[in-house]
Amino acid sequence: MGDTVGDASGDAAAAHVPVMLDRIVELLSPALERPGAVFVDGTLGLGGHSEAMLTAHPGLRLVGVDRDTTALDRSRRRLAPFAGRVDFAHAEYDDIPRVLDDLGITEVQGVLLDLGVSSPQLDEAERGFAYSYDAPLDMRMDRTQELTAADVVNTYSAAELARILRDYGEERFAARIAHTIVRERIRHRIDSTRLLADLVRESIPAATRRTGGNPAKRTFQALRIEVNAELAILERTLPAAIGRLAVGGRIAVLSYHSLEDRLTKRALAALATDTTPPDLPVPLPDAQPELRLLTRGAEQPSADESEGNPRAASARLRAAERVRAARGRVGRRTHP
Ligand SMILES: C[S@@+](CC[C@H](N)C(=O)[O-])C[C@H]1O[C@@H](n2cnc3c(N)ncnc32)[C@H](O)[C@@H]1O
Repeated sequence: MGDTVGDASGDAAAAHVPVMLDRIVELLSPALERPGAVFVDGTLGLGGHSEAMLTAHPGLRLVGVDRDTTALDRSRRRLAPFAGRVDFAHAEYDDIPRVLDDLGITEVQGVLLDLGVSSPQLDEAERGFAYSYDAPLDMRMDRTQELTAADVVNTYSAAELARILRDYGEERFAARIAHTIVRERIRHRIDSTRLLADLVRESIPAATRRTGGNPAKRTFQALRIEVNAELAILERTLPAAIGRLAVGGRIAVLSYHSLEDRLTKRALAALATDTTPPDLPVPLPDAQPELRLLTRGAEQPSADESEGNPRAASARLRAAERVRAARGRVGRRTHP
């Protein structure tokens, strides 16, 4: 699990340090150096990875997507020197196909998904992601969305809360925490990060409290995933984004907890496998792998990087290249 989720210990003014930057540039560059290449950054954030790609590839066009309008405003300023080559979109990353359609782009040479929260989202107290600040319990990456963490905590049933804490936080004491929340909210609405963190602490056996970092870490991660529907959206996004990769195009995905990494691993593996039924004597052309995996297992940041940027420590990187047209499109033209 991401061991820095909800930890607001960083400098509030600090920029987001792009994770595994050199390796991602190296992995995507063979596809992005082609003339007329288009790169989709589905998690633009502060534009750190995108800035490096635009700098490395002077002909590259970027489509930068983020659900957070504050992040988009910041990356717009940062990427101003590349203005003629960049389009910005306020959208969820599962909307990448629609964003590309709107721009008249059929296929792209690169996609990056750097999942999770950005440093400003964590460090700015009022965003309500961090257990170490006292702030409104918000956690929306997209502040135009209605559902907040306070809504989840104050309206979901004990069973739903326990399921979320277990499934998304891998929290051992999910039922106890859910019970404490439901008991407490009868008396008053739970609407601050501090109050929630205190309730979690109170629900956990004293012996456990003394080990393993802040006991609220898993609860905060779970709520963040629920509020932002992170796993459901990611599951839809991977095939949709990969579907727009040109042959030779590459995708890289950076995950920060095991749930995201598992989804990514499965989605890439499913398309990197020959699905010819084992009882057939010859491989079916339409069942041949669409993708070639570029990473052996999940790659991790170096010890130096993790030491210099603790938020990188839990990162897992997977990448793949499209080696043939999408199944079902084999033998057909991919352009109209
Ligand atoms: C870890 S940050 C990306 C940082 C970026 N790579 C950089 O170098 O500055 C993740 C970003 O993805 C955005 N994000 C998370 N889930 C999203 C989704 N479903 N759709 C679009 N953007 C999303 C967040 O708002 C955040 O700005």
